[in-house]
Amino acid sequence: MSLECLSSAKSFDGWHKQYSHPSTSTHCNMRFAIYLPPQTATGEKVPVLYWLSGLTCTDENFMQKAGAFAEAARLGIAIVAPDTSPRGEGVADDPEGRYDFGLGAGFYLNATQAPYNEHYQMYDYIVHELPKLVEENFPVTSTRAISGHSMGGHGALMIALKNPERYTSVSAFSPIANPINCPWGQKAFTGYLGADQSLWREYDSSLLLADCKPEDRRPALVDQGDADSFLTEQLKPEALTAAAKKSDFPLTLRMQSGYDHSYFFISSFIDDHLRFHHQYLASS
Ligand SMILES: N[C@@H](CCC(=O)N[C@@H](CS)C(=O)NCC(=O)O)C(=O)O
Repeated sequence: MSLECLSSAKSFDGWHKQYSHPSTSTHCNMRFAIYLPPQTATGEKVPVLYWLSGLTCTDENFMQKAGAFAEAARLGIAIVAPDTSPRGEGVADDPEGRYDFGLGAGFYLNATQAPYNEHYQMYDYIVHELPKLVEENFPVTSTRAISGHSMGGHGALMIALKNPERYTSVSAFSPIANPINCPWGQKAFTGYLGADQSLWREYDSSLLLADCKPEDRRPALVDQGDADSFLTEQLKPEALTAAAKKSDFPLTLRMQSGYDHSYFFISSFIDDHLRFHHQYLASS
């Protein structure tokens, strides 16, 4: 597998790097970023936190705005931030060029509907292809945690609930908690998965959480700002609370007073999330 290094910059004694590679899942070149903490300079292998971003983002938003490197460097955690969709010539976009579908809006699922099914295989990319690539090419272990924001919060929760054996812990900021019941999710799932709602249910975190078996439970932390303009119509964290109650899942959901949907919110609590994941990454 050919990895092309696009940039490299020292930060908090570690390194931020961007790479491009041809993907066998999405059939196009994919870009991702990795933060390698200073411990890796001596050959030590460190665990990895995968970060899934929200609508309109690339690998850059989190890396540039979250302010996560100081704590990741202190704790010895690598962070991998993939792109949010396939890109490039021939990759189908939203027919009206809107921000909430197509490019920058892959929803971390495997599309079944033409023309999106050719490239929009983000679930396979994130769950299988990217970790294999990262673990073969960087000084990291196969101990993983996963987190994300908004569309990426949906991705992180959904992927962890479907693959509990692959992640020690999961967290999310402002996740799209019940995509089958909100306009962003309904538009995406109709376009990528078609009208058959039985397939939609396989990608809905609240439904997955409600049915989670005791042995598949993983530590889960969610932060949600109560001044988030998407809260009522799109995010619906109350669906997660109800689902956790149904399956007796130990979910910590914190409503944070006055915070909105932006990276100002994420940067205020990202250290908490890194420390949360570190407890479990370090003991695996
Ligand atoms: N109003 C926004 C909606 C998209 C949005 O809020 N995206 C969030 C994730 S859902 C984000 O992280 N944006 C990029 C950033 O803040 O750096 C737009 O039209 O761009």
